[in-house]
Amino acid sequence: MHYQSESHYAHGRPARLGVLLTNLGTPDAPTPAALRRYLREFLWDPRVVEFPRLPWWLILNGVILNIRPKRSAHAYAKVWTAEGSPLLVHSRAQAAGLQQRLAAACTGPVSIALAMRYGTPSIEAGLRELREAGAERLLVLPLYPQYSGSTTGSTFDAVAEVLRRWRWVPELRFVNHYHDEPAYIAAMAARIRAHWAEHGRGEHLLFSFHGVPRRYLLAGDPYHCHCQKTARLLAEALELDDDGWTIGFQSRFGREEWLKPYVDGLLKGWPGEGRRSVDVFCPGFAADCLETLEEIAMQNRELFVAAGGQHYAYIPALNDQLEHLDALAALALRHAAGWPETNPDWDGRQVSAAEEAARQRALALGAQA
Ligand SMILES: C=CC1=C(C)c2cc3[nH]c(cc4nc(cc5[nH]c(cc1n2)c(C)c5CCC(=O)O)C(CCC(=O)O)=C4C)c(C)c3C=C
Ligand SMILES: [Fe+2]
Ligand SMILES: [Fe+2]
Repeated sequence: MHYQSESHYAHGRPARLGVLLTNLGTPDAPTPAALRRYLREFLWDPRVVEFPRLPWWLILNGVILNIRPKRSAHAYAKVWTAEGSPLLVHSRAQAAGLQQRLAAACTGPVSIALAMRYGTPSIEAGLRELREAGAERLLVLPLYPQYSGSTTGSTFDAVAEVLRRWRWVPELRFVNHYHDEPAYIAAMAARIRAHWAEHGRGEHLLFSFHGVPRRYLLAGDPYHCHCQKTARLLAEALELDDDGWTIGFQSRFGREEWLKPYVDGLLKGWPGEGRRSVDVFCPGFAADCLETLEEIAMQNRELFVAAGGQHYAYIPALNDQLEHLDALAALALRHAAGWPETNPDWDGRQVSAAEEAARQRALALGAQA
């Protein structure tokens, strides 16, 4: 490996930008053994389960890893595809779409790697891939629109844990959140309108976000606030009345109190109150995954229908929709703008005709943001 050789860092050549696109991660197979490996890594993360280590180790290894893998494997099997876990399949498509857009818009060389916080492809493998491509500048883009210590913060830990062992640490920029990014809000609004145009419209729209323990909110985690703002902006973009939409939190884990209102509780209660027609969208999930496809599109539908609900539609996540990829590309480009050689327009120096054409494409992407 010639990472530090001159060939990668000739004078006058623009530094290569490496973009590490990350998401949560997923098991390698819908089997109890794969689930056990995945859940052990996930649930041992002190950012995810903030609980004293010794008692938690006993509960995790003594109880949870003996019960949950089998149950979760069964749930994953319901949504698994020929290409693998939905989360991984969508994430790969997102990485490919982003690579294409950034290559077109950046004047300097750019590489993208996909990495998962838990499981594979690992954060370490992704960082290595970028290093071997010669990336001197690293932009980490976790696909969590709303910041939480349990997700975004934990991704930072994993990146830092790898970089602390590197001799030459790259220049680093870490996207903290994009919960109120206009292009992301617009992409979601377009997704929802397109669904309505094709499948008809329910009478009420539920925005379902993954929950976290309420304790994390009280300790200062901005996640709850970010979710509220995303939902409000999305409701505004869709021109919904205040009583036309509701925010809720799904995917509870463990016995303590989580962010409320709980989505399953809302859906069980609504038919009895006369609300029998709902559409559900999950603005916090950049890609469809177990939590949207199995929990929302299957389990919660059953709850709602069993309680007397009549119309229940799950509106798919943004996945690799063009507007989504354009929004992410524009976001990445704006962050990369702090590195002048990546986008020469920002330092005002003379650019060639080819660079100018690329700059115009970058600005067009940015203008959509
Ligand atoms: C979108 C943001 C997410 C937050 C915030 C989050 C917090 C969080 N999650 C758990 C426990 C589990 N989550 C699981 C699956 C899962 N979680 C997210 C996203 C967020 N989690 C996604 C995208 C997925 C799906 C992954 C996939 O493979 O499709 C699971 C595993 C599934 C299961 O066994 O039920 C657990 C467990 C906690 C405890 C937590 C905050 C403290
Ligand atoms: Fe989760
Ligand atoms: Fe779940």
